Amino acid sequence: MATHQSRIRILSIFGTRPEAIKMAPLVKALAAEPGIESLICVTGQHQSMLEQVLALFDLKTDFTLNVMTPHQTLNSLTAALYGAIDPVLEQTRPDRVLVHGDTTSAMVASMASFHRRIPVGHVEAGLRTGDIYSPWPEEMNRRCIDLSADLLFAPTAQSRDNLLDERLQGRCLVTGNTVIDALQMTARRIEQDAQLRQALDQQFPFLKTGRKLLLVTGHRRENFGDGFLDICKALRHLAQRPDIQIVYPVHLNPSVLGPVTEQLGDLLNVHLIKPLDYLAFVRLMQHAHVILTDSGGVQEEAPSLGKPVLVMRDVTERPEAVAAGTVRLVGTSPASIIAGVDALFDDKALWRRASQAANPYGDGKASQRIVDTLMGRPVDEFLVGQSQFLQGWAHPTLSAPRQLLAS
Ligand SMILES: CC(=O)N[C@H]1[C@@H](OP(=O)(O)OP(=O)(O)OC[C@H]2O[C@@H](n3ccc(=O)[nH]c3=O)[C@H](O)[C@@H]2O)O[C@H](CO)[C@@H](O)[C@@H]1O
Repeated sequence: MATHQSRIRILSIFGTRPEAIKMAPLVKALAAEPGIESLICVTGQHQSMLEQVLALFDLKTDFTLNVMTPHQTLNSLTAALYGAIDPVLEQTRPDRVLVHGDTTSAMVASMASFHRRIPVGHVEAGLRTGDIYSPWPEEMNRRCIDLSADLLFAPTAQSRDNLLDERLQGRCLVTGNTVIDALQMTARRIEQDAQLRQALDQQFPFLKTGRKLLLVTGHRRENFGDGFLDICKALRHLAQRPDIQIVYPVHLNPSVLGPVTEQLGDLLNVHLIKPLDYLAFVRLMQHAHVILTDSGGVQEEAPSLGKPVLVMRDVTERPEAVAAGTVRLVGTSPASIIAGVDALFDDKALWRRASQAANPYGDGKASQRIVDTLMGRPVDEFLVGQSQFLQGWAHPTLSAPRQLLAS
């Protein structure tokens, strides 16, 4: 492999909040490695949410591309990304490009690198639902990236098996998911700093003691339209429970923000708030009794915090936590969401079982495994038995000062 001043030049390209969270610990590990020159290019696919993550992990970008325009189609975004990423490849001539997951930014970065014969490493390789329209367009993006990459960093044995079944050319390694590295770094920071904990809790003055928190996130394209109306119907019904309080950080996409505000804006114990920065969101997950979500990352994080998760999708590319019993798929039908939440709120034994499984997604060492692979060092792959259950970081009761809690 060509080197620059005998160091390997690695260009990491990403564009959205979840990619930034999952790439942050890896980029930090790359920067700490003397044999690597690490460069960062952000595409700006979710610029405002991305900046919070970059600041939190103290990351400086080398290139910021502003590719987003109002009412952009996926095709015009794709074209803009090719046009913006190629000059960065020309200028930096990296020895390797790293991309993460399944966004359009990651797909274009991998194909643009492939066209220039620059090797690509795919972090979080091998996730599959088996349906190219769900999630859309992410499932197709994942497949394109895995085809073009020569290093496939699979988070779990299941994702490695998906890759092996497809007989891809790239070399495959089970690393665990870097999101667990990010979560552990963040949870440790919260745990070690009482002042920070207090400041974070002050962001939730509306939380009441004596009511259990149902934390909701939902933003997937497949759920736009009727899906969101059904989700809102279920939440309206659940809000009638006297023991519940619902907090929903609402994604800024108008297809989500519009219906959710219209359907739920008038309910006293449903708190619609802006998307939170990662520190605050981790703190809110710690307070949650149950998490209801259509997010990928939240499904992976919650088991480490001992939180049962109900997933508002019919399929998931993350079957490991379903098998472990922490995650249950409930789709978007109101009846099924309501039944899932009611069961976890009413049945203590069920809640205990769902909150105590070991996290199958990682042990906090994924980034180091990836760096060691890039440096040609031997690596012990991730086994589920190595995962660490962060029971000590779960906070079942609220610790916000009483005067801050709404009566
Ligand atoms: C179903 C699916 O295709 N998901 C993809 C999507 O992520 P995913 O569905 O996880 O995207 P989300 O926007 O839900 O982001 C989740 C992340 O954001 C954090 N969070 C959430 C709410 C909030 O207010 N503040 C906050 O910081 C969560 O803790 C989590 O770490 O893009 C990722 C990055 O390529 C891929 O890995 C996932 O496969």
